[in-house]
Amino acid sequence: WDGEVKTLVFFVVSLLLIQFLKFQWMRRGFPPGPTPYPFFGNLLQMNFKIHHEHLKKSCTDFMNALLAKELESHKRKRKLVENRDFIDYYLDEIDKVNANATYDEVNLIQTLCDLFIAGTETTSTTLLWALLYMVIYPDIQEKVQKELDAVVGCSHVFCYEDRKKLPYTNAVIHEIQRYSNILLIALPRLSVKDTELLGYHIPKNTIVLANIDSVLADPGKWETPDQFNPGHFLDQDGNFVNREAFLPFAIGKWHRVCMGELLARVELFIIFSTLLQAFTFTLPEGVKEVNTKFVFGSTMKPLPYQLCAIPR
Ligand code: HEM
Repeated sequence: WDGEVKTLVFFVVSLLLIQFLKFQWMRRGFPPGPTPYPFFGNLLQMNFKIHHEHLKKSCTDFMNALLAKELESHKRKRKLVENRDFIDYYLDEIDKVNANATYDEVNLIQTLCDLFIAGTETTSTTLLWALLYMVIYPDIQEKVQKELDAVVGCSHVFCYEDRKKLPYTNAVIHEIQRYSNILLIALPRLSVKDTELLGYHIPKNTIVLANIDSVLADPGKWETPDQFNPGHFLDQDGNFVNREAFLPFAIGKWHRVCMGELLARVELFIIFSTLLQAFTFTLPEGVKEVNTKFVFGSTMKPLPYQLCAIPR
């Protein structure tokens, strides 16, 4: 009970604080929109041990209530000639009369929850690994910084196109994703008909789990699968090369793949490059060892760690 009450108090205080800050910052250009959503997406990041079903349920209820409010506000402000975002397009689908369609408001709210969780937890976990690897491999960090300084300079504002001019940085980001392997197994899928896969018979209605880990760490596909080696994505001349076995976003080109792959790639590139352009990351004084074991969960996160961000 003690732990739960503390978590709940923290949760409520955080929301109040966010709301307060939002009002304070509104006039100073704080982006419009529902501020607490990124917070929700990152709930799972917060090292809370939310074991108890009813606490989990109260988080879900809270999130659903907030999204329901957003939905009502969308319905009020909706202009039928001009869709503003996903919710408006989804409302259009609900309005279409189609007896077989599964579009309804309950589904819409669940989809929004999925998007916030799938879209925040994954990229933030990858970035946690990214910074951890940079403190463990300072020579790699330095090489990225040298490339950034030489190619774009220290005051450049990054865009995704820049990756083409930054092969080493791009290779390091790919290797971070390969090596951190944050989703060992893809989402469960169900075969819709009897099928054959690599000679195996898969009957209709079988739940299939694709083992991403087996591909990202396959000794037959990677020169040094157990080492953090950006060379996996570079040719002899230092050009970036994509690898067939780089499949952190889904195994194969199935109908169901990661919907946010491009968004994730853009975010990872821009955030990682911007951070390394501005800071050098080191271990705090006196810390000699780093634990790289992962904590098993919805994504495989590193254990909590501390580092110093030194402005360059
Ligand atoms: C480093 C970042 C990310 C990784 C490694 C990742 C990985 C994955 C994987 C492995 C799947 C399962 C694919 C399958 O079963 O075939 C998936 C599904 C999904 N991802 Fe991501 N993802 C990332 C970022 C994002 C972002 C930013 C979004 C944005 C909204 C997102 C939205 C989704 C959604 C909605 C699905 C379910 C798609 C479906 O069921 O059809 N992901 N992701």
